[in-house]
Amino acid sequence: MKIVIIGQGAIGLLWYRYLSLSNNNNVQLICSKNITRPPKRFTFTSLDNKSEQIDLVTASQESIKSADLILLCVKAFQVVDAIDSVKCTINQSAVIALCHNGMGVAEKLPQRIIKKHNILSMLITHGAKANASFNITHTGNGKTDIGSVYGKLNNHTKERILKTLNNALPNVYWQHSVKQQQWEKLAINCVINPITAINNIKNGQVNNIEYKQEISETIAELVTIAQMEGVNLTSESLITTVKKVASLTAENTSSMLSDILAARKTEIDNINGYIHQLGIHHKIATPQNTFFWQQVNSLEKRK
Ligand SMILES: NC(=O)C1=CN([C@@H]2O[C@H](COP(=O)(O)OP(=O)(O)OC[C@H]3O[C@@H](n4cnc5c(N)ncnc54)[C@H](OP(=O)(O)O)[C@@H]3O)[C@@H](O)[C@H]2O)C=CC1
Ligand SMILES: CC(C)(CO)C(=O)C(=O)O
Repeated sequence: MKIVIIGQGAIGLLWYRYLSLSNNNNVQLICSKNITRPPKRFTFTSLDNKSEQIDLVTASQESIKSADLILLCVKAFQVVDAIDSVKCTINQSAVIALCHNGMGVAEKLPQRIIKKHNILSMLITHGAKANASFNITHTGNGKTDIGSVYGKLNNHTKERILKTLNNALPNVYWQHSVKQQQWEKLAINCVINPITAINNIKNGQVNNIEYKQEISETIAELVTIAQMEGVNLTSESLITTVKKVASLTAENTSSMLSDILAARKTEIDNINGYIHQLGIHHKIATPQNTFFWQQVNSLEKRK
């Protein structure tokens, strides 16, 4: 399969490494404009702490034209620009997969993309960390849920993509209602990310009693908004899921806290900000999510 990965961050290089292991795949990378001379190799450290050098091939605009799968591994707020930076005409049959946290992105893609291509959402729970530029570590084993958000994929293409991804980095599951999964992942990020970023704590500390009220209010608001969007969730099971993820990733620094500490833009607009915006749209107050959104925004601006 001809695969173009967009984004030289932790997740982009994680997929690059595993997908390029198979001779059946031709994998190429598009880096951000900040990378003027991409290296010929990058360093990859596996879960069992073995480091290796992986050959890296960067994609020309020409090769994008013939890609079967374009995998966008950029932050939520970078997706639209990343697609816009592809100036050539993408092959009509190319499938575009969006691998990011947060929501409200696919609907902002240009119409020329939405109308022509099958768009997939890819929700990944693997952990990957960039130690330096083009040097990443696979830090946590996880899974990937994938499903259609625009277009109707034929079964052959769906099976081909699923098999290719599963052979590379299992376990990958096709989700017929990926929207449900997106909301569940959103709930996890709406709680763990702002609480860790605002309080400068590790994920595990989110389960401390002092955050109990904030967690239940965040989730209750999210469940109400999800319902307005046609997604049925229950607060109790979401709170259980959030607590489980916080325990399983107890020693992790969340991506939002890492971004704040490194003075980078966070994905807050696509996480609690997404709930806040939908609250305005549906005329429903979302005070806890709005508060988190504002707090993290002001932390970003302080840097
Ligand atoms: N890392 C993890 O463990 C997990 C991450 N995720 C999610 O996956 C997504 C990607 O995460 P991650 O890889 O960690 O993020 P990073 O910020 O490490 O990587 C994003 C990369 O994309 C590059 N980029 C930005 N714009 C473009 C563009 N127009 N063309 C090409 N490349 C571009 C960035 O370059 P530059 O820095 O120069 O802008 C950066 O190298 C995020 O939404 C994250 O929340 C989800 C689960 C786990
Ligand atoms: C699940 C969690 C909270 C793990 O750290 C995450 O997705 C993030 O940090 O963005």
